[in-house]
Amino acid sequence: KRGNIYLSGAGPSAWHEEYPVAKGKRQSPVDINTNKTKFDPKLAADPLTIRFSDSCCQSIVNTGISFQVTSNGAGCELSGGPLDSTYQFAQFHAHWGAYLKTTGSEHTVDGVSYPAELHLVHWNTKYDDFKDAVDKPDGLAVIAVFFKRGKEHPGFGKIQDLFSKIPAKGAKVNIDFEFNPGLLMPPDSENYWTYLGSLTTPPLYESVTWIVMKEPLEVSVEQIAILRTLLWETPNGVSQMYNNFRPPVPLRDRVIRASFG
Ligand SMILES: NS(=O)(=O)c1c(F)cccc1F
Ligand SMILES: [Zn+2]
Repeated sequence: KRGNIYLSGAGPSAWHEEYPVAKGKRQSPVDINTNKTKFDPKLAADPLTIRFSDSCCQSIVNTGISFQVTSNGAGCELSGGPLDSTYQFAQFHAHWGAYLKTTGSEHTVDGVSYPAELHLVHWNTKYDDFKDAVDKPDGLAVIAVFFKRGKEHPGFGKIQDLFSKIPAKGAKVNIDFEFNPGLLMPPDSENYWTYLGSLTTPPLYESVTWIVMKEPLEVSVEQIAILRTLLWETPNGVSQMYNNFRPPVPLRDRVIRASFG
């Protein structure tokens, strides 16, 4: 029971007991109320530069709360838009819901959830490495991409084909084929929302500049279901992994900026 942060005790609503920052001023995820976002022409004037390479994904691991494709970041950098520095790609993972449920994403848009949400995690190269950056106010930049049900996404399918090789927490396999995470960007990645927030799992460090893509990525209903074939530990033993998302928390004194009008 202890091991699973979503299922032990009261789950996310109890995280503040061990991590008081859970009730902090710049927590994530949040609901994106599109009536209250503010277009910032500076974001449009200095477009986000997202660079990925074919050789940047080394391995995939079952972290016990998601899958994680890990990178050495070679040739994979993020800059521009809201960022004052160059950030290097470190890993991507996802969060998703349960069968026949509409929840699953962490961020919501006008109160609406998507079935899943992908996070591409980058760290600020002004720091020595990810570990040094992870708890600094400008330490991380995470690109969030919503998944919606639609046509199959063969690229993501190649990553999902590896899930059967990482059945338990800590299991890890090398990725011996080329996979460019740029495949996971929506067709239009110009339009995004950005705000200052946090990690969405403990330790919930308030270190993330969030860049939430407005356009979702289409994956098939079967691919959403395959996410749940990953396994994790629960109070009743090992079972399928799902509902590994933190629901939105109060925006407090923040404005979410939009790169589009
Ligand atoms: N989910 S998230 O993207 O905010 C995230 C990270 F980027 C890194 C570590 C923990 C974590 F929760
Ligand atoms: Zn995440």
